[in-house]
Amino acid sequence: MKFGVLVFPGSNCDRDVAYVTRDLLSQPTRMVWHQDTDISDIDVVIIPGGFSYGDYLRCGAIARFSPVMREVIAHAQRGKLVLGICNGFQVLTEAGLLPGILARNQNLHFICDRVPLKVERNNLPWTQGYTVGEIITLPIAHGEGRFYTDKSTLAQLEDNGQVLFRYQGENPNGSLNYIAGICNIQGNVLGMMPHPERAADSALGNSDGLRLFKGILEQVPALA
Ligand SMILES: NC(=O)CC[C@H](N)C(=O)O
Repeated sequence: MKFGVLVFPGSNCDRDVAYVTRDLLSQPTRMVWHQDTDISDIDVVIIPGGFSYGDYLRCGAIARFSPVMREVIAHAQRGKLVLGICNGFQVLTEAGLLPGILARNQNLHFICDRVPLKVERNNLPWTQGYTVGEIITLPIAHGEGRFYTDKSTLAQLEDNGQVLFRYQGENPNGSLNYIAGICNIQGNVLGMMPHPERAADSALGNSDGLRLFKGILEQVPALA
């Protein structure tokens, strides 16, 4: 399975993601510069974390105009997999591939921590390596991670089972309903604030994130 890791000016988790897909999982992986307009060779697009365009305007607000994003939208519309991690999640909401916004953290501070998360659903490629209700631990590192949306969209997200990860115990950033990660209604696009790629190598003491990437490689369950 070939992974494409997008690189914007200011991305800083691109190599960490490639380390997981290429070095830990032995999958072909291409770094995709944001001006690239042909991603037809890619199976799974990953939009990594970082500070694309220095977070000017709003996190992800400028990156979503990069030429590659037209191709990412088409890729998603064909039902192919797209994962946005942290800044990548912000880019996906700005691009309209996922609903809602990521607003400034409630305490107005940049938060860098390791947090418990509850896995809400496991019948999608992203979470099939976990059990439903399992509590995992992943790192977070963001200034704008407070998931927010209008009431009816929030109700739809909950009713459709689009919330895949929820903060457990404390709500680190004030996200509505403790939301840490959501997918689109079809399930092929996932955005999450926590960083699975930073918890993928047992040398770092936690490999809860590796199971997410391994899940992608498994036989993909039928998407809605
Ligand atoms: N780690 C990240 O991707 C950070 C995302 C973004 N720059 C923020 O601070 O919210």
